[in-house]
Amino acid sequence: MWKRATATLKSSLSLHITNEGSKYNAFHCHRFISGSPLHFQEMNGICPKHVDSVITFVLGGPGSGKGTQCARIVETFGFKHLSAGDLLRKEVVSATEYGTMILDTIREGKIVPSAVTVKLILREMESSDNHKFLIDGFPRSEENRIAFERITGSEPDFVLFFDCPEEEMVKRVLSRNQGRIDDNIDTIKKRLKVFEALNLPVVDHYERRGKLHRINAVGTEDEIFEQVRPVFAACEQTAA
Ligand SMILES: Nc1ncnc2c1ncn2[C@@H]1O[C@H](COP(=O)(O)OP(=O)(O)OP(=O)(O)O)[C@@H](O)[C@H]1O
Ligand SMILES: O=c1ccn([C@@H]2O[C@H](COP(=O)(O)O)[C@@H](O)[C@H]2O)c(=O)[nH]1
Ligand SMILES: [Mg+2]
Repeated sequence: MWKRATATLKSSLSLHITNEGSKYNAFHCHRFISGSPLHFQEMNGICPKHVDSVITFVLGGPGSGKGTQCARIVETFGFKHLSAGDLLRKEVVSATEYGTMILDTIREGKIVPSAVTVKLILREMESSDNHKFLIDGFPRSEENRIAFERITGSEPDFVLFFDCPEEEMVKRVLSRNQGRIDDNIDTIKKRLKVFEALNLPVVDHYERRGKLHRINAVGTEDEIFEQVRPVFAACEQTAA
């Protein structure tokens, strides 16, 4: 039985939305996602059924292997995998009101406003009966992290960081072949810069909080999973 650290800081919401240098701002976001209203007043906490859920953030640069390892964790430990990038791409494909803004942001390798991404993540969590979540590729910045923690009133139980050299990440992304609009050398360079400037401070934050598990992301998928497995096995035991 898994048990999540109790939610901590419930707070009333006054979200400051920025888009890390993009032309999109709060005005563009304070509207609707997938046809339902996005009222910040409603985003005032994690839904009651998930207060005791396990939340794991999965971080790492583009192509470091987050999605690949998440699939293994799902298979072995029964987590629900929520890839923030996949949720955003779904909005693009569904051509929702945010679709164009998200597409432009992804194409530029920038970061979608926190309010949008957090809302999509929470919606998926709410519609799931699972109580163990892998949130892959989020938070992308300190601003994302603070927004998530403020809105949900909780912190992740632990954080995986796939540590991978740039050359290896570039090689993997360029041979991924999934038709992603951002898998080209120009966008990869931008994503790597954003990763270093905005994502690494999040990694540092969780390291200071004692929540970070650094995984050497070089090696075969099996070798990497053998580093990941004990992290989840230990948590499963602790909670038993
Ligand atoms: N250990 C590995 N060795 C070699 N290739 C790998 C390894 N792990 C994953 N890959 C391949 O690298 C590519 C990127 O992997 P994956 O999609 O899991 O990365 P990611 O971290 O989710 O990337 P992004 O942040 O861009 O979504 C995929 O084609 C995947 O098959
Ligand atoms: O929290 C997030 C996650 C992703 N993005 C944007 O999507 C792309 C692709 O994300 P992947 O995790 O690599 O699938 C990313 O470069 C960002 O532009 C985001 O804005 N916020
Ligand atoms: Mg991925």
